[in-house]
Amino acid sequence: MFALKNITVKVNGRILLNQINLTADTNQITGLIGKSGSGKSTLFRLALGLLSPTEGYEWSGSIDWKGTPLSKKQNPNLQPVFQDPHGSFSPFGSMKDLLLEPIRIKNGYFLSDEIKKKETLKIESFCKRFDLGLDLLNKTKQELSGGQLQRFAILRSLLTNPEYLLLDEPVTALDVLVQKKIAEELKQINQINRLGMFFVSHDLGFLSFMCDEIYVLDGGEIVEAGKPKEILINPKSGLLQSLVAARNHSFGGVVSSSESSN
Ligand SMILES: Nc1ncnc2c1ncn2[C@@H]1O[C@H](COP(=O)(O)OP(=O)(O)OP(=O)(O)O)[C@@H](O)[C@H]1O
Repeated sequence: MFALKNITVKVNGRILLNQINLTADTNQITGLIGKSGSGKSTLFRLALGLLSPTEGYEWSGSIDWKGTPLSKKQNPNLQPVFQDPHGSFSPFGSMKDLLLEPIRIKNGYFLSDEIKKKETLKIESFCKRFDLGLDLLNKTKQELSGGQLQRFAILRSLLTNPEYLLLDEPVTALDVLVQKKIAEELKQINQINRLGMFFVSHDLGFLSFMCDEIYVLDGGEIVEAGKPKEILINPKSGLLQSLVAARNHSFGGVVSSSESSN
């Protein structure tokens, strides 16, 4: 289990997150939905150990990973994909070099021809799955669109064989058709490799397509949680009721496997 227990976050005395309790199965897909300013990114950064006291943040509670409390500074088991793909890549070097960088670091800054060949094949196979032309691998980040970069950010997170993925609004920058393709590929990766994922998003359609379980965050508090099918049919919180009423998204009309099977 990936669990947040009694998490309260304050910045300069103001409460941003209040008594958050959340439990995610490490093999499943869990979502956190909330409107802008509800505290989603704060919770995402907290889970990654990125809320620094030097920036005025103080927090209490604990984050457990498979029964063990995680350090407040670094959570190496959790592989992040950030909302801003431009900030995720260096402006120097080709995409292929940038994608190989974490593998290079993992191998003590040396890549044998054999490893390089193996990793390149892996990169190329993910490129095909994510609708990224192989010619893009030779381009720099400045030559790519936001949507292409976002897909490369997701691809890079998968290359390091992570134990768990944390993704903040991963498909927001993508057009509707690409969104659907990436969502389906990630779902397949979850089902085949049992790779657990935690999605933060404001898109109810995307989360109900992807997730086994959804938590609803409103004003820094969890106001509701459950399987998509259950909470969408009978939303209890005012926020989810209004989100369901306003449901207007790229997955409209599509019944997801989680919605249909949970
Ligand atoms: N360092 C800070 N100082 C003051 N307020 C902060 C700080 N960090 C976050 N906040 C406030 O906390 C609240 C939650 O912010 P957060 O970025 O987590 O929301 P969000 O749900 O991710 O929003 P969005 O969907 O727009 O990205 C906001 O009101 C924000 O202004």
